[in-house]
Formats: sequence, C-alpha cells, structure tokens
Amino acid sequence: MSAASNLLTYVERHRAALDRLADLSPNVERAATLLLEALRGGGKLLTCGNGGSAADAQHFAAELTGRYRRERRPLPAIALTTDSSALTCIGNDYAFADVFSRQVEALAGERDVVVGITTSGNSENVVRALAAAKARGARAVALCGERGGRVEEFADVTLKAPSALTAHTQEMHILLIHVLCETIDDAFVDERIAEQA
Ligand SMILES: O=C(CO)[C@@H](O)[C@H](O)[C@H](O)[C@H](O)COP(=O)(O)O
Ligand SMILES: [Zn+2]
Repeated sequence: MSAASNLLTYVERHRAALDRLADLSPNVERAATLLLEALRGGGKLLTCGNGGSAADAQHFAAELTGRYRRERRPLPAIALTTDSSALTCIGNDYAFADVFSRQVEALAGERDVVVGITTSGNSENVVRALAAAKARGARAVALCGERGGRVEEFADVTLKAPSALTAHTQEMHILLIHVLCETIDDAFVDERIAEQA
C-alpha cells in the first residue's frame, strides 16, 4: 500500500467514526458534569492509560495544570503514567496490573475522578484503577472503543468512541478530551470573570 492510499483509507475511517461521534452527546454531558463537580468541589483528576493512551492521559492532565485554550486558574490533575519510580516499583514488587490502582489507592479521595483511557476497554491495569476509584468512593470515567469492555463495570460514565480500531478510537479520544477541556475552560473562565467583577 502506498502512503497516499493509506491516507485515503484513514480519512474515510476517521470520517466514519467522526460522523457517529455526536451520538455520545448525553454521555459527554454526564462526564463533563462529573469532572466539573469534582474540580469545583476541591477534587482532582487522576488519569491513566497504556501506550498511546498514556500519552492521552498526560495530555489531558497537562491541559488542566497548564492551560488549554483560555486563561483560567490552574486545575489539579495528575497523570498516573509519568512517575517511572512508582511504575517500576509497583510493577516490580506487585504486578504491572497494579501500576495505576496502587497509585489510586494512595492518592484518590471521595472528591476525585479517575479517568481511564483504553481502546480495548479491557486493559487490566486500567480496569483495576477504576475499580480502586470506586472502592475509595471516588468517581470513575472510562474512555474506550465502541465495543465497550470491562471498564464499563466500574465507570460512572463511559465514552465509547465509535470505532473498533485502535488508531481511530485514539483519534476520537483526543477529540473528546479536548471537548471536555473546552467545557472546563468555559466553567473556570467564567469563575475568573466573576472574581474580577
Ligand atoms: O498507540 C498505540 C497504537 O496506536 C499503542 O501504543 C497502544 O496504545 C498500546 O498497544 C496499548 O497497550 C493498548 O492498550 P489499550 O488501548 O487496549 O488499553
Ligand atoms: Zn498510536
């Protein structure tokens, strides 16, 4: 296959997923409400995922602690994918399946939200992270593919990207994350305007 023909295939498949993304509106609204409740109530976001989804988890957290598009106060979010000492200690002394859940047990409280990103919906370490969130009384949001997966069992809200392919599921995930960031900006930019008034 030439790169040009791959490009056409990818554009077609990306567009097919994109065309169905608006079906997620009710759950996007629910996820945003949950995140805003947490952030307004003094809670934080803990994000996790593997491979490309680890990058998404970090991207999401950085949009909050740094900035997304508009000026607002920094917001508390931690990607559980970045501390190589914690990841290697937990992976080595316990199991790779525990690398996120053990951090959730250490860091999550009732006001927090754990966001698990997995295209298969079944990565054991993400499933356990969401289970640990529930056990600690925190909320859980899952981003996965159209087939759902075991994460659904523990998530308060599941955003199922309308694709069964990893690449396009990831592409939809980053779009959804940006939509959530835009909505968080909306809420906290208003807070800033209210403070200045
Ligand atoms: O980015 C990619 C493929 O596009 C890979 O790194 C991919 O994220 C990894 O294979 C992950 O381990 C897949 O895990 P998951 O999405 O099923 O939870
Ligand atoms: Zn990738």
